[in-house]
Amino acid sequence: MSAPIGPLPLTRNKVAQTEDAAPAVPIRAGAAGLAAGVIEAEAEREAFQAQAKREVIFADDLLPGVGEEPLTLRQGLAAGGLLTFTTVVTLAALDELESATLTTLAPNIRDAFHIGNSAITFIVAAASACLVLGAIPMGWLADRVRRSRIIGWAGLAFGLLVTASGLATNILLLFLARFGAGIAKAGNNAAGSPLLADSYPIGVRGRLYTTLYGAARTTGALSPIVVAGIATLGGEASGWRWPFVILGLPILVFSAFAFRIREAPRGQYEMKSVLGDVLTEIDPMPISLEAASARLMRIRTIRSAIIGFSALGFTLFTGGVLTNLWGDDHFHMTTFQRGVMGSVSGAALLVALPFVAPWYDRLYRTDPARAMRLLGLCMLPNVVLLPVQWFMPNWILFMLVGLPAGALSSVAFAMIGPLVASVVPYRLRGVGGALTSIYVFFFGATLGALLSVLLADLYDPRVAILAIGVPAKLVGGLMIIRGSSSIRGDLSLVVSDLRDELAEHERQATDPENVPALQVHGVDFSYGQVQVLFDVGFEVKRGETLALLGTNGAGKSTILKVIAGLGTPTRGTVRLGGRTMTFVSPEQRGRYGVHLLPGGKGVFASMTVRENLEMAAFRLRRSQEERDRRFAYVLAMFSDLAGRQSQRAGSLSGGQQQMLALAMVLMHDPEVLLIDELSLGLAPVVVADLLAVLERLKADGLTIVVVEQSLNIALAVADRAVFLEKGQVRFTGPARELAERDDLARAVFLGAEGG
Ligand SMILES: Nc1ncnc2c1ncn2[C@@H]1O[C@H](COP(=O)(O)OP(=O)(O)OP(=O)(O)O)[C@@H](O)[C@H]1O
Repeated sequence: MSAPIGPLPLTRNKVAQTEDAAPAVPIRAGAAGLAAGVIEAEAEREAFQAQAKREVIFADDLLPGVGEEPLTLRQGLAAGGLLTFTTVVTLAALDELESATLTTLAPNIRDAFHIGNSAITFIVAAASACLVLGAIPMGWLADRVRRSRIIGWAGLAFGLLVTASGLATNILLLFLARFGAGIAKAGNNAAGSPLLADSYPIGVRGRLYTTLYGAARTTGALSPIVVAGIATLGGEASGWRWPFVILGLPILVFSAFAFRIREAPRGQYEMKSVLGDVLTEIDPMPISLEAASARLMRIRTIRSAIIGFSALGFTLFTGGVLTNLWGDDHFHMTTFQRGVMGSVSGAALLVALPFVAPWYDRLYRTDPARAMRLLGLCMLPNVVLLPVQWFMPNWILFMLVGLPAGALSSVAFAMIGPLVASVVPYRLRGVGGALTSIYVFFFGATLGALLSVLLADLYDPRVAILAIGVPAKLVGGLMIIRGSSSIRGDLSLVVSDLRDELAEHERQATDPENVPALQVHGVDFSYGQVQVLFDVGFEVKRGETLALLGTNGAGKSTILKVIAGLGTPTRGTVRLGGRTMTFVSPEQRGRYGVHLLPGGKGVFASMTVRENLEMAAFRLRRSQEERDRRFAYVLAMFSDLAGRQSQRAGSLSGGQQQMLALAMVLMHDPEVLLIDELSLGLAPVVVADLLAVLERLKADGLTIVVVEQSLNIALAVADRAVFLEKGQVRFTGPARELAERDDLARAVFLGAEGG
C-alpha cells in the first residue's frame, strides 16, 4: 500500500511566535538573586526544550511497510527476482561452510609449520577479529558504491584467499591469506544485507533475513564435519590444505554471479510505501563514516537494539564452549553425545525460525512496536530456562531444556537485520549494519567472553553462564522491549525525510533553474543530551547573502557547524545545490565549495602573513597555476595584507587578523562562505573595510551566510535575514523587515549591539 501525500497528522508542538516566548530573567540583587535567576532561567530552558522536543508521530498506516497487504515469501521473492536472494544466501552459506577450517585444522597447521600453540591461536583470533573489523570499511563502501560489485569483488577475493590459504608455503603467507580473507568475508555480510532490504518488499524482511541467518548457521554447524572429512580424505601430510582449496572454489563461482545482480534503488520499498514512487538520486555525495555513525547513534531504536543485542551477545562466543565443557565435566558426555547435542540445538533453531519470522513480519505490518517487543520477549524465557537447564540432573534433560532457550536467543539474533534496516535512513544501511555487528561482537561478545573465561576459571561453567547469561538476557530483553516505544517515532523520521525528499525532487523538476545554493530543512541538533536546534530551516539562493541573527546561545554558530559538517543533525537535511549533503565529511564539503570562517582567532600567530596564506593554499599544492591565481586574487582584495606578508600574524591588529583569517578561507575558492561573528569586537572603521570585502565577494557571485550580532551590520550586508531564538527560527525574510519587527530587533540590541 502506498500512502497518499497530503496534510499530515503532526503532533510536533510549534512554539507560538509571540513575544513571551523569550521571557527575561528577572534582575535581583546580590549573588543569591543571580543564582536564583540562573536556576529559573535553566528551568525555563528545560521546560522549553521539553515542549519543543515533542516528536513528530505519523499515523501508523503512513509508516513504511505498516498496513500493507500480507505477502508470501514466494511473492516477496518474485518482486525482486531470485538471483539476488539466492546469490547472497548461497554465498553466506558457503562462507560459513569454511568457517571451521582454521579451528578444526589448527593442530595439523601447527604441526605442518612447526609453530607453537600460541602462534596458531593468535592466527585464529586475528582472523576472527578481521571479520568484525572488516565490517566497517565494507559497510561504508556499501553506502557509496554498487553493492553487487562489493559482493562480487569481496567474494572473489575471499574465495581466492581461502584457496590461497591451502597453498601457503609458510606461516606468514597463511596468516596474510587469513587476514585478507577475514576482511573480504565481511563484504557479503555488509553489502548483502542492505541489498536484500532494497531488493525485496518490507513485508518479507523478517523471513528473508532469517533464511539468510538460518542458512549461514546451518552450514556453519556443518563446517567442522565437512572440513574434517575433506582433510581426512586428503591424507595425513597435506590433508589440511584440501578443505581450503576445495571450499574456496564454489565461493569463486558464486561470487561471479553477484556481478549479474541488478542493483536495487536505495530505499525503494520505503519510498514506494511512503511516497508511492521511487526517487533516484543522481550522483549522490559520498557519505562520511563519522557523520553516519553520529546520526545512527542518535536513533533511539538503534541505540536500544545495539545495547540490547550487545547484552545478548555476552554469551555468543562462549555459550557453546561452556555448554560442552559442562557436558564433559559434569555429565561425562562422550564426544559423540556432545556432537548430537550441538546438532539438535542447531536443528531447533531451524524449527523455530519458520514460526517466528512470519510472526515478526505479520506483527510489523500491523504494529512495528509489537514486532520489536516480540524480539525482546524471545529473550526473557531464558532468564528462567537457563537456571533450570543448568541444574538438570542428566545430559538428556540438560539438552532438552536448552533447546527452546538456544532457539529463542538465536531467533532474536536473526531478527537484528530487519529491525535495524527498518529505522536506519536508507542511505546509511551499510554503516548501520556494520556498526551493530561491531557493538554486538566486539563490545558484547568479546567482553562477555572475557568475563566468562574469568568466572569459568575461578568457579565453573555453570557459574559463568548463570552469572553472565541470565542478567544479560534479562537486560537485553528488557532493553529491546523498552526500545520498542521509540520505533514509531523513528519510523516517522524515515517518513518525514522521504517526504522532504519528494518535495525537493518535485520542486527541482518544476523549477530546475532556481535550486537554492544551500538548503537547511527541519534540522534538530543536540550537544550530548541537550538539544539546541529545533526544526531549523532556511534556504539561501545562489549569490545571496543571508544574515543569521539571534539572541546569545540561540544556536547560530551551531547551525553554521551543521552546514560545514562539523556537527551531524539528529534530524533534518542539508543540501548544497539541491544535492543532499547531510552525511558528507567537512573535508568533502570543502571540496564541494563550502567553507567556514569560525568565530574567534583564526590565524597562526607565530607564523607570518605569507606563511598563513601558504598553509591555507596547501590543498592547491598540485596546481601551481591555480595557487598563483588565488594568491593574486586574495592579495588584491586585501591590499593592506599584501604589504605585510613578512609580518608575524600575532603582531597584526584584531581587524587585520580577521582580514587574514578571511583571506585564508578565500584561498579555498569557496562557493558558499559561512562566516561566524564577522564584526565581533572590531572597530567601526575595520568593520567598514570588512563590509567592502563582502560586497566584492557578493559581486563575484559568492553565496554567503553570516552570523552577526549587530543588526545594523546585518542590514548593511544581507539581502535576507533569519532570526533564531532558543534554537528555533522566529523570522525569515528580507533584512529590512526584521528591523521593523520590534520584538525581535530588541532582542538583538539587548544582546550585543556592536555596530
Ligand atoms: N560544544 C558545546 N557543547 C555543549 N553545548 C554547547 C557547545 N557549543 C555550544 N553549546 C550550547 O549550545 C547553545 C547554542 O550555542 P551557539 O554557540 O550555537 O549559539 P550562538 O547563537 O552562536 O550564541 P553566541 O552568539 O553567544 O555565540 C548554547 O546554549 C551553548 O551553550
